[in-house]
Amino acid sequence: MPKVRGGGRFFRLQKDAGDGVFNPEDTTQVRHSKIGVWDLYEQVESRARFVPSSLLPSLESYHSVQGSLPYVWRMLHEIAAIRGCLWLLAGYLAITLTLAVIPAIELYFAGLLLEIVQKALQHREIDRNVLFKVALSRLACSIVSRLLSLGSIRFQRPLNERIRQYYAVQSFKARTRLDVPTYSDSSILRQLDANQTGRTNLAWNSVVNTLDVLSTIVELVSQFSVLAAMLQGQRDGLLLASLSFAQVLFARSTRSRQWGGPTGVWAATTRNRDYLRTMGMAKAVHEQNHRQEIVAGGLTDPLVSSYREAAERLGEEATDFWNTYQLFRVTKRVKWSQFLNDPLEQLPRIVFTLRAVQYPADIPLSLASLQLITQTTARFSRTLFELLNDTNSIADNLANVRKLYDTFMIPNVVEDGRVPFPEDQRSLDTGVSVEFRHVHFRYPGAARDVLDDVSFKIDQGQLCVIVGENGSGKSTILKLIARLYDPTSGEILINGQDIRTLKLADLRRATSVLFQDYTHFPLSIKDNIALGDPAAFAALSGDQQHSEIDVRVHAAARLGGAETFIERLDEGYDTYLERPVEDAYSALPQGTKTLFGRSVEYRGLRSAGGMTTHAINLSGGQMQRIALSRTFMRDDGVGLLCFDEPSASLDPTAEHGAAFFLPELFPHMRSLTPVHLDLFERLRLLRGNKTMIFSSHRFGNLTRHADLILYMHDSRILEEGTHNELVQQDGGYAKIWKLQAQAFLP
Ligand SMILES: Nc1ncnc2c1ncn2[C@@H]1O[C@H](COP(=O)(O)OP(=O)(O)OP(=O)(O)O)[C@@H](O)[C@H]1O
Repeated sequence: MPKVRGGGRFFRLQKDAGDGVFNPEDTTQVRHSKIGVWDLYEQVESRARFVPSSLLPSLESYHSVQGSLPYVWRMLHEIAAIRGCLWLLAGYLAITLTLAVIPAIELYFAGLLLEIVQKALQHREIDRNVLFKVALSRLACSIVSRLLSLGSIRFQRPLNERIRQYYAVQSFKARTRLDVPTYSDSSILRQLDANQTGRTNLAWNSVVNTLDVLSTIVELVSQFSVLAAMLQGQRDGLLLASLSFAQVLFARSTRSRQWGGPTGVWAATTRNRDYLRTMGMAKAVHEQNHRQEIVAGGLTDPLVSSYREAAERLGEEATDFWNTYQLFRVTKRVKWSQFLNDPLEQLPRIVFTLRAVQYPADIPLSLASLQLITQTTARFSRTLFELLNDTNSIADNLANVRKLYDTFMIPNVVEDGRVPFPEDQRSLDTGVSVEFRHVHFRYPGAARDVLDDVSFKIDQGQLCVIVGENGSGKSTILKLIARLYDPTSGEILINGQDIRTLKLADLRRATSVLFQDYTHFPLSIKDNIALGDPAAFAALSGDQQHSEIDVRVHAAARLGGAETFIERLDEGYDTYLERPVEDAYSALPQGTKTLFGRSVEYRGLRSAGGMTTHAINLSGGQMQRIALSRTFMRDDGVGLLCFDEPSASLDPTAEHGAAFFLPELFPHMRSLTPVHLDLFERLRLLRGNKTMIFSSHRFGNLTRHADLILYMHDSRILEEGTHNELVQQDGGYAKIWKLQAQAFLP
């Protein structure tokens, strides 16, 4: 039977272990409970020795609100700086606060009205003039309140929109600026995702929440003033007000907490094999990329039967953590104290009756006043407790602002340098030099080094080819040169300067890298190619035609060998490789063939709207040619070009096929007439005098032209030199070269 911590009792809070190090094995620091298929680990708190557990959430809430306030302040500042938002915010605030005072005014008039009634009953006469004024004022209150509520909506809508837009851009930026190691950290991803899901307008919600708190406080203060005025001069008034207050307090304390995840520092995991397996199967079925294997492998039936069996074994316990926690934390105990609520509510009346009996000649308080005092006190205390009760959600909401701002400030693992690179932009035309000195590297979280004491030097303008078996570390070298990661130890020098000191933006501008594990963006083919030159991409906009950039994109596609197949696509360069937005369709029940006598047919709608139902499927080689075209987008301002297996998935015709050289793309080659060139020749032409580094499995065309070949094996560079030198050495390189050459012999 699953266990869960019971609420309401006192539990002992341990002292810190002393050394301040959190040790998950130490049971004095961690409390473990099993909830369904989940294991919950809670860090034992050390704030106080004995704190009632029912008070802990509130304490934490206050603590959290306090910590979030600077962020909320910063948010309000930023919102006020958004165009037009300051006035909208001021108007919204004024309306909200005015609305908060109205209940107290209404209460005041209700008191006056009761007084009139009381006098009328006692003296059988009525001041019609006063009665009329009071009734009219009461009506005016209702009308003003209604009008203000309508006015409030007029302010809300544009405020909400502008704030949403502002923070959408901020959140996009926060994610985009992260580097590779930071973005591979699962805890960072969790942090980013937590801010995304279900919180479309977190900042706006927080503004509303903050103003709600403010207006509740104003409401309380104004109501309290009316109440205090009412109690003045009323004998026993204070006693009865206190009794009413005590009743609401009692009712609140006996109510069970509605929502609650565990509080404090906690983490939950599951090791239940069946649960993991069902979740894995559900994910595999859900994601499109597994469909081919599922269908071709005949996996449908086995998947369904395995899923069903596992789900039956798991029973109702198998839900996500939040559901499970909710399910098990519902306390089954009956709170007997709840039965006392109703009699307590009557207590003020009972006391009033007793006092009336005690002093029959001099009833301290009229019945009307009793009613007004108890009602007002109840209303006041409810507003007060709502505010207190809401602290959890307020704390959550404000903490979200903090989390949002935290994501804007996640530090990157790869720190930016300060030195501009290169000092003289023209020097890039002759390439850059790259030197590794005793570089060791291990991927974050990996168990072993993938580069082990790697040293080499590529001079300016050289063509270097790194060869070696799969997994020997070739791509890793290119990733370090692009500074996606920093070496674990050792140094990388670019033009003799430590790579860590160079401004990252400059370094990236001066380098062009085609990764083996390149990806395509869910954007148009034109955008995908234009991304090779970030400035060109930024100049493109959704609708406009940019003839100059278009010409460059087409030229790059031609050099990358992609032009022919792109032009054959229906939408050519505007084709989306993956459509990022799903089309929407009317949600008619499955199988609906007719609707009000008309046949239900989507084909006409789809062709009218130019919608397709199938994804564009390009071959791996075609995809790579688009990626290659991307690298042809840029020539000026680049001093180093890196290609990770550029021909790995290109068919021979692509690699050796014909393509026209375009003088408009490469001004430094304008003197040449258009010729037929194969891929490597195109790349070499693109290079001019720039430094070029290839990683490749293939020996031959490329290695023979290389100024430097680095032969890698098992994370180390074993041999280096030119093709002829390495063949003469007759080592590992020569052996593989001979093997590959044999394959082509008749
Ligand atoms: N992001 C990563 N995290 C952890 N390990 C990685 C990561 N990327 C690569 N590795 C590991 O680093 C080692 C070297 O990989 P690398 O990609 O540099 O090899 P390679 O020589 O380029 O191989 P290939 O010829 O197959 O492209 C491999 O063992 C690989 O599993």
